[in-house]
Amino acid sequence: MATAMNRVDLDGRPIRPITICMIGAGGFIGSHLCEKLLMETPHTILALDVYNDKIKHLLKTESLSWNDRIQFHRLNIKNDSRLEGLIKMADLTINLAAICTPADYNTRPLDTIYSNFIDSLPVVKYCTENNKRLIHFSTCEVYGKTIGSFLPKDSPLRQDPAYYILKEDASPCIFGPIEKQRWSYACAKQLIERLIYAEGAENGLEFTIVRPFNWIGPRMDFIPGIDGPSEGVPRVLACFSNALLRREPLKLVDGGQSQRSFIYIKDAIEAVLLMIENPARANGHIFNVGNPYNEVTVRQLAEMMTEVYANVSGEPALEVPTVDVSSKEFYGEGYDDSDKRVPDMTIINRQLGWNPKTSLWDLLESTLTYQHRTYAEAVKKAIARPSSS
Ligand SMILES: NC(=O)c1ccc[n+]([C@@H]2O[C@H](COP(=O)([O-])OP(=O)(O)OC[C@H]3O[C@@H](n4cnc5c(N)ncnc54)[C@H](O)[C@@H]3O)[C@@H](O)[C@H]2O)c1
Ligand SMILES: O=c1ccn([C@@H]2O[C@H](COP(=O)(O)OP(=O)(O)O[C@H]3OC[C@@H](O)[C@H](O)[C@H]3O)[C@@H](O)[C@H]2O)c(=O)[nH]1
Repeated sequence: MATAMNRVDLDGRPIRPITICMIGAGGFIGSHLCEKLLMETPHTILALDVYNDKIKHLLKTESLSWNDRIQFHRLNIKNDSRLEGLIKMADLTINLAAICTPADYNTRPLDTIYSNFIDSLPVVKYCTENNKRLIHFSTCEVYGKTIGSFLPKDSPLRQDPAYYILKEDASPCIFGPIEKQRWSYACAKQLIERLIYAEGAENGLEFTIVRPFNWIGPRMDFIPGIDGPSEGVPRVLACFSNALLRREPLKLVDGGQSQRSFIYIKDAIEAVLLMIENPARANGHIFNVGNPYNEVTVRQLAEMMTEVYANVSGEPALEVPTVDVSSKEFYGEGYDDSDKRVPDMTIINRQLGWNPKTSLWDLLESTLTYQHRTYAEAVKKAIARPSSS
């Protein structure tokens, strides 16, 4: 069990317990960060969210030794006057709140822009005005498309890292035209990054910006019709898990040619903890947090998940495990895609000495074991129920 004793930062200084105002604590990343902070550190969490299902196991259990170190506040940051008081009570604010599923970007662009830009404005303002440190969650999507994607398909330069590696302090942000509303999210995140950076430059805000590169693991999103809407479209891990659980082919959008680097949530949370506990090394920086060694096409991801799921469930894989679907059919009008996302790790290595550890196979094994254990029975029952229509 963690105590305040014996814990030192990267420069050997004792770490003093702090209070953290975590906005969006009830989500996928928030739930893992709360677990880590409660189990391995002496810090206190003011957990803010509209939902708390994913952190229920951490709340209100008298027998848990961290009982007095987490308080849940059910609130919507759009319209709640308690927000400034809670930020003032804390030493550090971590803002995770966002609409962040691609199916929403082109179908609910206004909600997406409000959520990712407008709703964050008071958070940034209260941190600046009250001299509070801010760790803000942005996204790898701010890079948009790679420079290489504009080269001819057969150009050898496409293999040159200079044309695709994404660097915080050098790479441009390349989005599609306005009618491709997919980019509403990336654009809103980019503008809030610029605002935070400007608050740092002009008003002395102490900030760190995190750009997650496809963090995946247990509790990510929802399984449609089980713990989320039947017609909902979560991110790819949950979409593919849902298909595997239902024994349906995995849908490959536009042939599954896009590439992503996936990182295990537990590796990524280690990086966030280093940022929290090493402010002198993290302040003023933007950090890529991803695993460049776990790069695959979406098609390869589907194939690997199919194989791993067959191992962990004991059920044979489908004979035809995938099916192609157009992005228009799957996401609707205005969808577009990032072609390739490989994070440069120079800055996070230099500042925090952090590296990801878990291979894609291993992280899929533990995640799909969780998905099978958590959902297989419920999905079987849902399939067996006669439909009401
Ligand atoms: N998971 C990833 O790989 C990934 C990648 C890039 C960026 N991010 C960013 O990290 C952050 C967290 O992502 P996540 O994957 O945990 O998503 P998530 O949807 O699981 O968590 C977001 C949480 O914020 C809450 N929230 C949203 N609007 C709110 C509001 N107005 N008031 C109070 N709470 C609100 C939601 O209820 C949810 O619990 C987001 O900012 C996202 O853009 C995540
Ligand atoms: O069933 C599916 C779901 C998704 N996909 C594809 O899989 C890829 C990954 O899709 P995801 O839903 O995980 O989301 P993306 O990687 O495109 O964006 C994510 O990036 C980082 C964060 O900011 C957000 O969590 C989200 O925007 C995309 O190319 C998508 O088209 C499928 O082929 N089939």
